[in-house]
Amino acid sequence: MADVIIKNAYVLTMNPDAGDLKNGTIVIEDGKITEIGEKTKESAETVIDAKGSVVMPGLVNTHTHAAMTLFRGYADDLQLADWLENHVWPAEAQLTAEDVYKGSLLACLEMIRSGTTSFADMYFFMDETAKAVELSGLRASLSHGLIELWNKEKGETDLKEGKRFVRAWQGAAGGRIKTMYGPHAPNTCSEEFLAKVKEEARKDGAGLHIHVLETEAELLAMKEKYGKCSVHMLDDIGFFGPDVLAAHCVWLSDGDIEILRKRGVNVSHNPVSNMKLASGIAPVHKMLERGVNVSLGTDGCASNNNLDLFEEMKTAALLHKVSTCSPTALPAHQVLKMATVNGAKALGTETGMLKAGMKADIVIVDMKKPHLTPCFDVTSHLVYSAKGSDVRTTIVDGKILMDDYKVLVLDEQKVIEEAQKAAEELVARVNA
Ligand SMILES: O=c1[nH]cnc2c1ncn2[C@@H]1O[C@H](CO)[C@@H](O)[C@H]1O
Ligand SMILES: [Zn+2]
Repeated sequence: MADVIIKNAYVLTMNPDAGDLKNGTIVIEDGKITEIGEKTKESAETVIDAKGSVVMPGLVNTHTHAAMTLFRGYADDLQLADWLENHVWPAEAQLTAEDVYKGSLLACLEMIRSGTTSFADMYFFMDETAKAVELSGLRASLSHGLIELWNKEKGETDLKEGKRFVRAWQGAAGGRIKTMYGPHAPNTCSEEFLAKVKEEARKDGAGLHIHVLETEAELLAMKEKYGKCSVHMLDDIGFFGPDVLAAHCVWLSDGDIEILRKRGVNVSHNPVSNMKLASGIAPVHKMLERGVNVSLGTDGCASNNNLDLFEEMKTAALLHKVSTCSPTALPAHQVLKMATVNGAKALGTETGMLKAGMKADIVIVDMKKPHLTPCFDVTSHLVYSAKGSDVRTTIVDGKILMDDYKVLVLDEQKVIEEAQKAAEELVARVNA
């Protein structure tokens, strides 16, 4: 007997060999998809009738800072350097482990509600984020943020904590948690430090998550300091490889794109954050054209201000149409692939596609909505019309986290109230 069967669904597989099923059935057992087709002879304890809904792979958020939900709307409409140095960092200095736990739980709740099944995170007090992931049932690649700021001692302390975290949580929560090293950025960490972090990651078989060329200010500072940009500097110290997740990648030259392609670096495109902080427009169409693996991320809630990947997909599609003056740039299917298949590849998870043998990270989108009627093309609707709040069921590793809009794994009201209280007290401490 299987665990879960989903029937009567429009199944968007994202599997190029299979295509979509107009009236499909998915069988889930032991956390995996065991069958996918028109019908099944199997029976299961839980049968979900998905009539009027679309069943699709869970979305993958490849760059966020989950606990920054506590800073949602805290400091808007500022330059990145001013925002980070004069607002975000002073506030983060007041963060406690408990705050990060509460903020991370809020983020997990928001992700479950909006169809995100896995995410990559870089922050502090990461044990707390890991605990929140463990409890909420999501899948995540977590890293402790290493911000050396040319202070050797700080670098060493950060790296030690990063290593402890990598080793403590690698493969935890039944394999749902992976750990990475999180050197913050090439303009906040020295060349020597970045090389050292790479070496440690290699020893531990862990990946690396880093911000790269988010702003023009970073590009100019790097040219001034090293006579080359961040991508060339990182390449010269042997930092790059398929184990690297590079967030933003806005200020890239054609040569930089070639390096990223050659090294198999995974890029996380964060259009809403880049637009909100006016960081610039990443050359996404060029990267995709040349075969770079580009995925999607929301960034933290202080620069977005939510974790809704449906909104991110629409923004990505629109941004690159207007920036290239070409309405054919980033068509809906390509954007959906960025948020699923490419994201899963970036995090090295066996998800992002509905296919027998893959992990069962699945979301069900309710299509019986005014803004989703009529429906000529499901992919178009998911990118241009749907919202995270149209997700009615979220499944990770075969476990149902939200069933028909009811979150089963968390006490929703409690999570919201505690995060609200933690955020208020935190801001009071910052202003004291
Ligand atoms: O867009 C961004 N650019 C640079 N840093 C950021 C961004 N969003 C959040 N952080 C910062 O990265 C650190 C995580 O280790 C945190 O300090 C967080 O505030
Ligand atoms: Zn970030």
